[in-house]
Amino acid sequence: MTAIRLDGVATATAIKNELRTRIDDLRANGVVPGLGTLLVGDDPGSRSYVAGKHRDCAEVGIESIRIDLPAAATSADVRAAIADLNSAREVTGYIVQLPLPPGHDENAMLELIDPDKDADGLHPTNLGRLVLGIEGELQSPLPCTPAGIVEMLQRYDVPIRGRNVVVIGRGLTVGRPLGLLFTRKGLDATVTLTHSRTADLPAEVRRGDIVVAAVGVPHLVKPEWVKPGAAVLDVGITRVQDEETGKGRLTGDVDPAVAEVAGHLSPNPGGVGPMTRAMLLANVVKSAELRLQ
Ligand SMILES: Nc1nc(=O)c2c([nH]1)NC[C@@H]1CN(c3ccc(C(=O)N[C@@H](CCC(=O)O)C(=O)O)cc3)C=[N+]21
Repeated sequence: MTAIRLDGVATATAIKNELRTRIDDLRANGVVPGLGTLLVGDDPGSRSYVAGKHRDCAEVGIESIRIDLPAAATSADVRAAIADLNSAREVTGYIVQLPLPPGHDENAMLELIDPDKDADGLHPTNLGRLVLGIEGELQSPLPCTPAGIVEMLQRYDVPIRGRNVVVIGRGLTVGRPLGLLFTRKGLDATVTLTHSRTADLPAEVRRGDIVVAAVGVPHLVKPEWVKPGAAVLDVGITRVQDEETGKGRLTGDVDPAVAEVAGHLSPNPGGVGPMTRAMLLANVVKSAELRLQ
């Protein structure tokens, strides 16, 4: 058996096409959506993610505003840049690229973001609304990776209600909010949120109808761990040096041999990454639409 590929590139392209119409409508009504990014330091991975976000914006007709601070920027510099993004009229939503260089208090910085401009859904108010809104329609932005994972499963008609979802990793941007999202009314999954202290990870994963691996441990999830037919989403990514060529390579959290056991598999790269970017655009469009109301 070979798993059906959950194609994040194709799905993100479809979403971007849908967004274009909504962006044209916004512009026709005098609202120009604009995404701001704040990047601190010169980590090559972060630089390339941010560059990708600006390319995506250009593709769909969202303006983008970029603030790059040097690695030596102080926390006062970061706070000042956040204040500028909060007040900039042309910025309808923005993100602070994580991780910040060592020495900055990330949570303190996230709290300074205007919740109405929080394109990542990582401000405590918006995370709180995700908790409070467990039973109703959410008007607040969802964190982009969890939203992208659910959107991809839905577009491929993978059943979620009543299914066992095993999430590996409890980080702020993926695992923690994903557990909250999957257990909301309407999605109604049963979630097991695992982490580095989980006693028997293979046994937990084996119960999963849907498995989301978001830890950044190369090829952690083995085919013997996976329930036959399960949907497996590979989210974590690690840059590794290829021993033969010496070149940098991206490696996901899922052993490629899982494709022989799983029913659906999202590759990495080419799976959840592009969906994350598409959902960021969707958050910007949604918040701009709310301004019209
Ligand atoms: N405030 C904040 N919000 C984020 O959403 C956020 C962040 N910080 N920090 C880092 C993580 C990581 N992340 C990715 C987004 C897209 C791809 C992506 O599109 N990846 C391509 C490959 C890209 C490549 O070749 O490097 C793919 O999976 O096919 C990957 C990772 C967003 N993050």
